[in-house]
Amino acid sequence: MSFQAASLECDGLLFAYSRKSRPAVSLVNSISFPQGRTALLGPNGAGKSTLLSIIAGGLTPQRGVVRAGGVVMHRQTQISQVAWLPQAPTVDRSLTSREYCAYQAWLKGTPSGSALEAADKALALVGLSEQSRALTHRLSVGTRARLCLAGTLATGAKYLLLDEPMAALDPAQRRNFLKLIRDLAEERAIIVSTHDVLDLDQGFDHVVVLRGGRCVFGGSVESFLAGSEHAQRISATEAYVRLLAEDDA
Ligand SMILES: Nc1ncnc2c1ncn2[C@@H]1O[C@H](COP(=O)(O)OP(=O)(O)OP(=O)(O)O)[C@@H](O)[C@H]1O
Repeated sequence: MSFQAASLECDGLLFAYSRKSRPAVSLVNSISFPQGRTALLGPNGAGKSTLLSIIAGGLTPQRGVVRAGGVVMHRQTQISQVAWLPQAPTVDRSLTSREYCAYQAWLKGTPSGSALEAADKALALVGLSEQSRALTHRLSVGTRARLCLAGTLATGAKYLLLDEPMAALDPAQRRNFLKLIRDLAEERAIIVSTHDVLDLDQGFDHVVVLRGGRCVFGGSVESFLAGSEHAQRISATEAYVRLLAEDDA
């Protein structure tokens, strides 16, 4: 089997938060996140954030492995190569936007001499150069969401895991975000956890759907939108609702 340089595979992962609880992630087979943009879908509690945290090395699974380009990743490699933007990131109130991004880059091993340069580039990518000296706590919720994205980009990581990054963005910023990840995806695997299926067609290449910790779909957007009963494509919302209904049956 050949692997793309920037692809991730999750093989047989099992993770439960405690001995008595039901596993939050329980993958029988392998899930692939090829190079490009993958939308990670699933109802509340499906295990999306838990899976992202395992891939980023934040949680250690009781079983299974994460591979990058076909090679098993160890925790240190995950921590250094995977940039994870959690749903509610902590942002130090006393830092400026530039300092926050430089700090994120430094945490991933960028030397302090280059970290400010990486921060400036990342802030420019998300359109926040003018806010570079603003204290983070003065930013609006949506602007802070863009700042957090910039912090993730400043790391230069090849694997980007973004947990509901569009939730606080206005429509114009949402469009900018989708354009930005399209450009970045040329040499990266980007996984975006989202509840919004409307952008699937334009914004993503692949789809993975989790439910109850299991993977109920993994494939191209094209195959996700191909209606099984009708010859024509169906809407993303319809495809999603049908998939969950079929899984219920
Ligand atoms: N820190 C935790 N301790 C115990 N159980 C947890 C913890 N975090 C999540 N869980 C449980 O693990 C399961 C998966 O949760 P997770 O947050 O990964 O789902 P999700 O798909 O990201 O949900 P949402 O769309 O609501 O963000 C749920 O049953 C949840 O209650």
